[in-house]
Amino acid sequence: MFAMGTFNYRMGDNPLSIHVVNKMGYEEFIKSFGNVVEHCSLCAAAVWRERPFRDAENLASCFGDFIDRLPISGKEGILRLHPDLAGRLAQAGQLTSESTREQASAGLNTMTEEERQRMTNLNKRYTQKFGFPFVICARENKKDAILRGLGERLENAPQTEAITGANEVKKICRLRLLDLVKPDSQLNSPL
Ligand SMILES: NC(=O)N[C@H]1NC(=O)NC1=O
Repeated sequence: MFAMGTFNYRMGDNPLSIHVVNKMGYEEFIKSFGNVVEHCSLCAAAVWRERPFRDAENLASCFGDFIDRLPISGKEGILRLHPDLAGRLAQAGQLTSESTREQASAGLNTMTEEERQRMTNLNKRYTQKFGFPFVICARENKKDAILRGLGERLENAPQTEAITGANEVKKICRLRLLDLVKPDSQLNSPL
């Protein structure tokens, strides 16, 4: 269900028009959008049924609505598919290309040893408390805001945190989609 197969990442080099997206069969759709929610191709497999999409923002809303409709256990499951920020996978160079770029944009690849240690300790406490990793949209935050957010969100109740984390997944997903689909391409225009 959470297959981690090969996806056709296009990463903005050659963004798709919405017309091309709307003509995709589900296999191609999953290949193109299977990682807009990290390691969760199930989301793309479900959202395909909502086509035709009006534009990139409408496509992002469909993913967002799917995540919103999941019960707390499903939201927690999606969070568990995310790598720790500046964690073991990042240090081993084993993140997906999307996560690598996102974590670098927040400056997480240039932390001091002290910052890295703080992040590791807070991540550990967070995962021990909630049973899923801390997730935040790294492209919308810098490392200081992330460290602060981690400390603050550690105080939240588990249900609040599953919802907060899922909302961050929606932001990450939207930005990944906007890299893949031309933002000005619309169902009712020739672009
Ligand atoms: N844990 C976590 O927030 N991971 C991520 N956030 C993001 O923007 N990209 C990630 O890999």
